[in-house]
Amino acid sequence: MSAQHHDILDTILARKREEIAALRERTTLAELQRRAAAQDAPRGFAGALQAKARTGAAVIAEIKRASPSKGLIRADFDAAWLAQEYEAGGAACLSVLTDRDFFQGGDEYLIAARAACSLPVIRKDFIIDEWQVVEARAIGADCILLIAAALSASRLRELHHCALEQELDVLVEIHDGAELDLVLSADLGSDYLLGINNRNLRSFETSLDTTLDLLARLPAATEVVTESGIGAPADVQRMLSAGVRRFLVGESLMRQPRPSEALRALIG
Ligand SMILES: O=C(O)c1ccccc1NCC(=O)[C@H](O)[C@H](O)COP(=O)(O)O
Repeated sequence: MSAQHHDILDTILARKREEIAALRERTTLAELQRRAAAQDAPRGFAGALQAKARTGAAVIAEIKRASPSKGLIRADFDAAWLAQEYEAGGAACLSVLTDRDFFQGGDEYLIAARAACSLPVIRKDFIIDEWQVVEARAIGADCILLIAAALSASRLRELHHCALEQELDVLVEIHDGAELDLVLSADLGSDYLLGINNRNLRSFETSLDTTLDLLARLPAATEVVTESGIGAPADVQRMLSAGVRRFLVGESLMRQPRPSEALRALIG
């Protein structure tokens, strides 16, 4: 295990604190709230997933140019075109990385992707502050990611509350049982999706057993999304057999010349 891997989340969060300080310098919360209120109504992220999950695999297809674990994933990168490919391939929702420094993402990709299709979009970033939540709605996001490993239970509860105030859906992400305990202790009610990320943030290895091992511990009726490391139809089948019907898939689609065909082949 390298020190770089061990510290990736801490490194990203340190950078986020700088970005938040810069955001507070260049605008006001009132201005962000004004921009958020001027957006179209959210498209209903959890509802779109639920509708697809009734009949099979519901996929959140991710627009991710690069990542800390893999470096550059796709050189030929057009967020609007990718969004249309994913919609044509049967995606339920989109995920767009807006982090610049570690994923080569950006707000402009979320804006372009959402404008190019009719799918709901999650802002995939490292959210630790209310200003980022309001900013997510201000750029048109329909859902935000809250990563349990980056938050205390009380911060998670506050940010979840702020997201609901902005009419955003929330995907709360865990990697292990301790993070599940934190989420359950935050007492969020039932108004959130629970993402189980199969990527170990220290080794960067993915194992679908991470999702399968945690299933037995989840409260009844939890809407689970399995995230990371899904690349083959057999992976999807394995999850469906265990009752997991929601998927977040990035790299395996991003590497294909025609992501629409790759997505259709993945979900059958
Ligand atoms: O992808 C990474 O290398 C990564 C590193 C550190 C924190 C988060 C990271 N990824 C974010 C994700 O959760 C994935 O982009 C998402 O689940 C899709 O995974 P995949 O299908 O394996 O690209």
